[in-house]
Amino acid sequence: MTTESKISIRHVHKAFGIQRGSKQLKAENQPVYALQDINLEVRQGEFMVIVGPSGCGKSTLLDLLAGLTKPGSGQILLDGKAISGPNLDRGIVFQQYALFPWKTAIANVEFGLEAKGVGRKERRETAQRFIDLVGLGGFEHRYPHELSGGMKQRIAIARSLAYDPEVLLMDEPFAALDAQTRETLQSELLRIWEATGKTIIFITHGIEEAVYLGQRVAIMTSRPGRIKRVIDIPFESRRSEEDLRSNPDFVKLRHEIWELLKDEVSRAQEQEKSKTLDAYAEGRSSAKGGVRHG
Ligand SMILES: Nc1ncnc2c1ncn2[C@@H]1O[C@H](COP(=O)(O)OP(=O)(O)OP(=O)(O)O)[C@@H](O)[C@H]1O
Repeated sequence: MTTESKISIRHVHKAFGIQRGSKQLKAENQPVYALQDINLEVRQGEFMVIVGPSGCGKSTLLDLLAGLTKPGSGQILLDGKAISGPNLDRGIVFQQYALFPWKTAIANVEFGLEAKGVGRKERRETAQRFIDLVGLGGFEHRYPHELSGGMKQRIAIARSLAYDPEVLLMDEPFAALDAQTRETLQSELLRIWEATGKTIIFITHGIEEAVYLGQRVAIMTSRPGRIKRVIDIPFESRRSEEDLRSNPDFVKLRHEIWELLKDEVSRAQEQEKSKTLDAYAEGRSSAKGGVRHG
């Protein structure tokens, strides 16, 4: 099993030192145990979704996979080799589009290719191919401010795919989009995944999004985040004409995941309450702990 794994997460723990901005509460000056003994094997070409309540460590896990931070203990292997830092073998798509506002769509997509040392002509051709793949042919010379949120996220996906990463890491990429755009991009992402065969690790709060996209869904506990259960989503094709979301099996799986998550969400909300003073002090929203049910 392990030899087939594209990514192996083995006994990963991660704690943070003193939490930022926490002056008032003594308890807040303790280390934050974000992840505890995370174990997960992701197969080559698999679409793996990770779902969990706010603050359970999903982004922390993604940062570790990206090589932006290191585990306190444990190992993360890509093709059997320990991840030692960020690398173009992993593409990342964040919730915020992170496009360069002064570059056109195509120049944004070309950016990673430049870093890889690809020549100008090939860069342009490859960028155009990926802009076409994400359905934005004709918009390549627009600037980010001339594009909708959904279009910007398509460009961000094209940019990540253009330098041909082994793995695509996606941290709530559609969370900032309206419901209709989100659904469109979900089915577009499945089409792109089928066309490219990439291994995808996708983080979300949304149970419906998780069931719709994932071949497997890993459910995390509240902090310290652990993998509570990994559920198989056995739909052959998610892009059939039939509305998968109203399929009784879909509804059943959504319910099953909610049953596993609801206690974790309550616990996360309790944890959030104890952080409320800090949240106000920093002017952040306190509406956390939630999982999008629909
Ligand atoms: N650099 C840091 N220093 C201190 N604590 C941190 C740091 N980064 C994250 N944390 C804490 O670690 C825990 C996990 O955070 P993380 O952002 O990974 O959760 P999450 O599941 O992605 O949350 P959300 O769904 O709200 O984005 C939280 O309690 C958070 O406050």
